[in-house]
Amino acid sequence: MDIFVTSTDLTVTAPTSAASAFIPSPATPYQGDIARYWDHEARPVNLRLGDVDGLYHHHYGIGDIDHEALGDTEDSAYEKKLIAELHRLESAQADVLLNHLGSIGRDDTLVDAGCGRGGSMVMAHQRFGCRVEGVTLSAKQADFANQRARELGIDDSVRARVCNMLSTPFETGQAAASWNNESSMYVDLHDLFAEHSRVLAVGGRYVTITGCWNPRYGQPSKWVSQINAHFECNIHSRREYMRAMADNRLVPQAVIDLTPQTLPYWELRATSSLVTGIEEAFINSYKDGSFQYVLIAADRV
Ligand SMILES: C[S@@+](CC[C@H](N)C(=O)[O-])C[C@H]1O[C@@H](n2cnc3c(N)ncnc32)[C@H](O)[C@@H]1O
Ligand SMILES: CC(C)=CCC/C(C)=C/COP(=O)(O)OP(=O)(O)O
Ligand SMILES: [Mg+2]
Repeated sequence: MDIFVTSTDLTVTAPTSAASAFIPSPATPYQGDIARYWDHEARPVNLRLGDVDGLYHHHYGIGDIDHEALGDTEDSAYEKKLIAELHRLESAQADVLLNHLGSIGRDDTLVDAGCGRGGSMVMAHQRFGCRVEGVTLSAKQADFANQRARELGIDDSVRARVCNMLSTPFETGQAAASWNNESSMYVDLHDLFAEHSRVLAVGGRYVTITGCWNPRYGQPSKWVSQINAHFECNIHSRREYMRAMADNRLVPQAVIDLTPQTLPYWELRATSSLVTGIEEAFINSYKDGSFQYVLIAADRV
């Protein structure tokens, strides 16, 4: 049964999951593909890492490898330690993103655009004690994130919804800060930043950690094209980020090239039993300079 609603530009179908009362139909066929992609995703590299402490991420890691913690490669416990180390680096990435949100109080609301299984949302709530609202196209992910929030007893403050990040139900100026953690390569950046700009309070903070192609290289390299094909995404250039932010009242306060900090994660991951086959493309594109891992923090002015 289809029900047409006027509150968003989406057609709404009868509920098929607990993630929300209604599951909005995707705004475009592409978004339908992405919803299906994440509904069916169950790569061990993500589940096994999340099982370490219950924070489930769909982003990559940064920081130096703790070789002491890893120990001897011949040790029977080595693979378990390697998984814990990769997970530590992924959580360190989310910590760096949260470090750039500015001063957040318990009464504030944060918006996680493209929240995945909710790992960053949980970390944000644990750090700031505030409300965190996430949106994802995937009902499976939203259910997973909400289930984790219930298990942690924080479901009154942390909530994931099935919703298009380009057309959210949040009130204008409602959010003290908002972010995209490796989720901006699925959308048009002008549309994305227009929506963040609407939802953010004036003086609020927007942060993204993303992979972008480097205009200094010229055009997207074959490695970047391989990453796009692997994830069905559309990696933007660094220039596009700057231009789309400037056009939407988002003024960069910090632009940090995290590429050197993410390479150790990839080189370690490439040695693990959990490889997915995309490791070479990340390593080669980071090394040949065609691709960069960046954090951009911007003020909503
Ligand atoms: C690589 S995952 C990142 C998940 C999460 N940010 C994290 O760090 O674990 C990409 C996420 O973007 C979401 N996404 C992609 N396009 C979207 C859209 N138009 N609206 C809402 N979510 C979207 C996907 O559903 C998925 O949850
Ligand atoms: C930096 C770029 C270009 C990211 C693309 C978006 C993406 C798929 C991120 C990681 O998700 P994941 O954690 O599900 O991927 P994997 O299974 O490879 O760990
Ligand atoms: Mg992963």
